[in-house]
Amino acid sequence: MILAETVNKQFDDLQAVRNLSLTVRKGSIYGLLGSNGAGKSTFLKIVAGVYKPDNGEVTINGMPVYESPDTKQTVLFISDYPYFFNLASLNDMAKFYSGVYERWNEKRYNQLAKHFRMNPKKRLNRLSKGMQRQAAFILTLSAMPDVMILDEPFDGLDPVIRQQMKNLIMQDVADRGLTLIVSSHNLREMEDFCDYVGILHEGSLLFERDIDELRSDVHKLQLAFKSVPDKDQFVKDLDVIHYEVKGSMMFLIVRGEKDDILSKVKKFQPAVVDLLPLTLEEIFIYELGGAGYEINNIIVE
Ligand SMILES: Nc1ncnc2c1ncn2[C@@H]1O[C@H](COP(=O)(O)OP(=O)(O)OP(=O)(O)O)[C@@H](O)[C@H]1O
Repeated sequence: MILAETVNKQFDDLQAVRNLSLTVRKGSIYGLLGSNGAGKSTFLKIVAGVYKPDNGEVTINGMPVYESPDTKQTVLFISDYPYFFNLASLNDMAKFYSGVYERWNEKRYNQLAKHFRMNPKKRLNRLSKGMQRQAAFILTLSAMPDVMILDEPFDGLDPVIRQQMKNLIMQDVADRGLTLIVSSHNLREMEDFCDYVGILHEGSLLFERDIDELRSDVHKLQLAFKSVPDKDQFVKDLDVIHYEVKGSMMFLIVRGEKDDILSKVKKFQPAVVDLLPLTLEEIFIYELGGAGYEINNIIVE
């Protein structure tokens, strides 16, 4: 489990991370979303023990991370610019990792290097950006971590490799209880991958939700009426986020339990009732739109 408690980090007069508290449960994937400069990388570096917070604390499985070699044995970080030793090949880096990480799995390393068709003898800094990122994933997954901290990890990977990496990670989450915190500025990218999402804005956590709860809690309704009922009467017992009428059709976004919503709606005898799923993107727009926050840039890219 990752526990961050009122973490702050300032660079000169810029407060990059502001009173940030969050919990990532063991065996879950937490997506940290936010526009450029929101503070994601800074926060992840604090979680990974690269930066010391000015105040507040981060613990992983109850242990501090900063200057704690024991914790770092099982906590691996892939930064937005993966780092390799100068002139090193994948095999050179694997040799280094195998000496540092006690749980290094040589069999897994060989399988992954082969699967992703990496030339393990080629200098890593001569590989493309996407291939360097694949190399970072292969090394990290072969170190058999309990916790992975990933900063925009899928940037530069083609769609096939991207899905394969996600599947490999999700397999470790299911099989070994791997815990992840992942940053992205792309909500769509995180939708099918994360259990929780949090939106970071100017260093603070604006919004944090369990994705399944979010999905089961907000519904889109399309209703057709012979005669559209009075709005006040209709919405009185519903938690309506969005209401729109076009001719005999009514479009609604409603928060609440599905069967309860349907039974209340049916009292008005609609001719047609359609309850449709919402994308995460729609939920965020409706949930945060009213609050006036600029979230478009974390959706559109
Ligand atoms: N080492 C540093 N020294 C000074 N300022 C920094 C440093 N690292 C980050 N910052 C500043 O802190 C703020 C947050 O940066 P950070 O890299 O954490 O954002 P981010 O959400 O990861 O952004 P992006 O999506 O663009 O990667 C930015 O204004 C950035 O300029």
